[in-house]
Amino acid sequence: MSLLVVENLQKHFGGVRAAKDVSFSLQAGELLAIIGPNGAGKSTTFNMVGGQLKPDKGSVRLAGEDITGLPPRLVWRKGVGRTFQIAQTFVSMSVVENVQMALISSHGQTRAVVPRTAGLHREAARSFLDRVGMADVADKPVNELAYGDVKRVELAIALASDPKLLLMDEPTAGMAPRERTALMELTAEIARTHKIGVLFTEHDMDSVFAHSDRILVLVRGEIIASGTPDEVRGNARVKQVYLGEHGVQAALRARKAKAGENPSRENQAGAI
Ligand SMILES: Nc1ncnc2c1ncn2[C@@H]1O[C@H](COP(=O)(O)OP(=O)(O)OP(=O)(O)O)[C@@H](O)[C@H]1O
Repeated sequence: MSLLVVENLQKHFGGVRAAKDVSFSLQAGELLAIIGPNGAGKSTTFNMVGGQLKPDKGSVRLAGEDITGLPPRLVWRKGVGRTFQIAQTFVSMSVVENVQMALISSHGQTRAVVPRTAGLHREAARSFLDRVGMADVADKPVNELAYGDVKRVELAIALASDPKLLLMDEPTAGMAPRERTALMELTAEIARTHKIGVLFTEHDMDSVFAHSDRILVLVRGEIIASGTPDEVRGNARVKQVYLGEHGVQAALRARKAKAGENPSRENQAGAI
């Protein structure tokens, strides 16, 4: 059974058709990227899966359960974690406290125990930090970290609720090329090891083509192509309406670098 099954999602904002008949599925452990030009409907689709928006029509099923139109908190409770374009953390708290707070919330304990959080779930929090390579800085305040490390902490926070599905909204936005690669490799490794499905939107084509298993291309609210990175890169319509020659070259470079043919791609800008 697919982890996530989205069928015929539709959303209008007044006269604007933001999503039309959007259907796709996602397996556990798989990374699925949604790409497309500005205004294509990526965020709208994402938000209908995460519960921030109610679809006009269509359905969203997670592990066989209909979660269509549930509010974000309930969608989260059903096993959908989320990271944001701008990392969401408590910057004045320490790294480990951030993950402890996530664990407290995930255990439904928030109100009862906030005054005595210090030791609560501390070991579990450290093990999530270990997973993202951040155990060494557990006691540092988040506001002393480099941005790439804050994104890792945000990933640990999302993982703390034991999600089946992770929604990542432009995970590499604002990051340097080296950090982007590291974050995406880490995400892919965690997804595959822990059988978590990852749905992400992204403008950086290097990240998309190097790290996704499949790609959906949205244009004006409709899926115009879907497939493996190589299938999408070779799709004439995708090249015409979105990638262009520059994007196709960026995609090719990313695939080659991924295959180890050209490990020196690091400073090539792939955003379109
Ligand atoms: N809350 C809203 N109210 C009115 N129109 C909206 C709203 N949200 C999105 N839209 C419109 O719906 C369309 C799809 O927007 P959406 O944000 O989903 O695109 P996107 O692919 O995520 O774009 P971007 O890459 O710029 O983030 C756009 O025309 C946008 O202006």
